[in-house]
Amino acid sequence: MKLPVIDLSSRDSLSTAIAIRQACIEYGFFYLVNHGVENELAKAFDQSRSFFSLPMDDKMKLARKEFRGYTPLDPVLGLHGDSKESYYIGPIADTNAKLNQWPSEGLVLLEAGKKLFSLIALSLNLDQHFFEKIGAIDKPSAFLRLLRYPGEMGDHEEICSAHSDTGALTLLITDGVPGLQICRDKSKEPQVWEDVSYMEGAFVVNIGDLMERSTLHRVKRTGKERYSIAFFLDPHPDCVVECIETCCSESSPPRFSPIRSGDYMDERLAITPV
Ligand SMILES: O=C(O)CCC(=O)C(=O)O
Ligand SMILES: [Fe+2]
Repeated sequence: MKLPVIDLSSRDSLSTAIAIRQACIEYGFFYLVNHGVENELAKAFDQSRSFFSLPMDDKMKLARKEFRGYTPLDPVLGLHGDSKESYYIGPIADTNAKLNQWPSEGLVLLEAGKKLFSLIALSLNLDQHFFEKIGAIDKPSAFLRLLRYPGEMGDHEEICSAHSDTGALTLLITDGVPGLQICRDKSKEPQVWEDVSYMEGAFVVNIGDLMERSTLHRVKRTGKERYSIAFFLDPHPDCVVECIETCCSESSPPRFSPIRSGDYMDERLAITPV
């Protein structure tokens, strides 16, 4: 399946915003092209490959603390469930600096993400600086997740189990090995899973649960080694997330009470394995 394509370099912001709105309603996902990170991608995958090929002892020296650092493949889960190792890099302004080496491409990505937020604001009939004004993306909670799926055979169909992303926006890039699938209607029984085709150089972007309309996705086992990099762009923890004015009315009141973004993320992270 091919997702709608959004061109971040388009000068026609309004048409782009309308296209994003449509993509988010129909899929919750879209491809992002001309994002400005094109030249950095090969380097990012090279760095990820060299990190994961380090001896286990070296990787374990950076073992994950407070959602930053290395998580090895779980030998039990690896056979019967999620089969991945990962390296998480936390927010740039983070005090856990040792576990937090931001590669230059991460900073370029942040710019692309901020631009996307302004288009999303436009798509919701808001001022394009809306998300800056509410304090969401000035100092966002940005996480970079390097992932490696080893590809050895196990018996579980999913190497990354079905989930929706917790935060606001995810930009994902893969090495082209297939596996990513989305389920557009999570209430439908049985669930219908569609393969997302690889589009060279494009990010696969999806909106997460903080934007309310999020889409279930997973990675299916193919038996091949696979690398991906996910960039999670979430509001500053102190930002209060509430139903946006243009999204509710007297006849359609907000469905959720306002919540501090940091509290919401903590609640979710406490119950969701990452
Ligand atoms: O590796 C992938 O393609 C998807 C990863 C993912 O969905 C996630 O890390 O949230
Ligand atoms: Fe995800």
